[in-house]
Amino acid sequence: MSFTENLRHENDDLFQKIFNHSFVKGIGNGDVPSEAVKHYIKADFEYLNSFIKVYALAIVKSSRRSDFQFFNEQISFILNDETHPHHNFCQYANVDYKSLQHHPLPPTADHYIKHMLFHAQNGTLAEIYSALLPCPWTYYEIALNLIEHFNINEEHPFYEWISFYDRDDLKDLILNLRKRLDSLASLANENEKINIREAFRKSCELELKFWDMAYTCENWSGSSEVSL
Ligand SMILES: Cc1ncc(CO)c(N)n1
Repeated sequence: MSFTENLRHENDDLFQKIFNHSFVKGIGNGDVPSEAVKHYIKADFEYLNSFIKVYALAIVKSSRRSDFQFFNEQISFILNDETHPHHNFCQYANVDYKSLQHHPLPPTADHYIKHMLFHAQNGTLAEIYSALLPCPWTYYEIALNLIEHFNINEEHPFYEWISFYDRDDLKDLILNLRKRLDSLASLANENEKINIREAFRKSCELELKFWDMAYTCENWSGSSEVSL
């Protein structure tokens, strides 16, 4: 089993919990409370902004043009393409996308971006790959899972969202990230391997909690005026 196959295997409990989460199943059923959808987009818009910064920090830790190219493409993907699933959610919740941008992050999303930025700033390139890999990997598998268990056709309210994440270039991205991580992990010492596995597991855990945060409209207990 490759290093990343093993990561997927040892975190299968969290992947299954994600597939069974009420928000995710609600996407399959075409029925999620609008407030939860809005809460999700507010947090995810800012989450993806931080994801861009993680890629930027990965560029700082890289030295090959091919790596610069790779991260640059991923940044463009977030900026230009990953707005589509948000637009689908906005249409469903009947809300203007702009009104959901630049909101302070709820605690779980705040935790998640700080976890990724921590590894991006303090960790090796392998640690960065493993902290960010659950993001595309869980979404790709969510889409596969929904297609397998629900009747998804063009009339489905989340058809655009599901087909966006069920795409070959996302599968290629995951394979590419895995190949890079497998090769770096083969050179890592035991200590670094522990950090890599921990970064991956925490990101899976925070992916699960992110759905929960949106579903329960999680917020800070105190003032909501905390700025970004
Ligand atoms: C929290 C989160 N994880 C993964 C993705 C997929 O890119 C996303 N948009 N948001």
